[in-house]
Amino acid sequence: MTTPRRLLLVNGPNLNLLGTRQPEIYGRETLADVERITSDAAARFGLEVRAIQSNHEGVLIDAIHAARLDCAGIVINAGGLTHTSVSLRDALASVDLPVAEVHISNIRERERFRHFSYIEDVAVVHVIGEGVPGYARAVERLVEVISGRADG
Ligand SMILES: O=C(O)[C@@H]1C=C(O)[C@@H](O)[C@H](O)C1
Repeated sequence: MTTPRRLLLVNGPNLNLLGTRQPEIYGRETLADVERITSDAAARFGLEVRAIQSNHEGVLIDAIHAARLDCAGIVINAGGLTHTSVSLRDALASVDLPVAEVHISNIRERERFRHFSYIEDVAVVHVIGEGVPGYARAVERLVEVISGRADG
């Protein structure tokens, strides 16, 4: 079976406000910039990106479930759900896909409640605190993982 030539990009709650939301923390790039940067990085490896952003946990979970049918991996910034959602973590663990966890800010240097990630142990790539360019870094590292799996 050939590996699908597609990644799922998931952005969680409040990331639709990128560009105006606390620019001192998240920068001035918009969600559209994030999706373009991610798509451009994936295209360098012949991959397309299906991008979803939602403020609703169940919508994100449904997209993750669907990705098991036609995606090779998942790049996710779960926003605040990173720190709260067992259900989102379980969805990622339920699909046999490599996951790259992205956070624009350095969550480990922010409020204590942001230091814990429910996603950390189900992701194989972690890009934290590298700003919006971190999404491209996550694609590059996830492709290495996907290639390794494909090579067996
Ligand atoms: O840095 C980020 O991209 C993450 C984005 C959010 O929306 C926060 O809730 C997280 O705590 C951090």
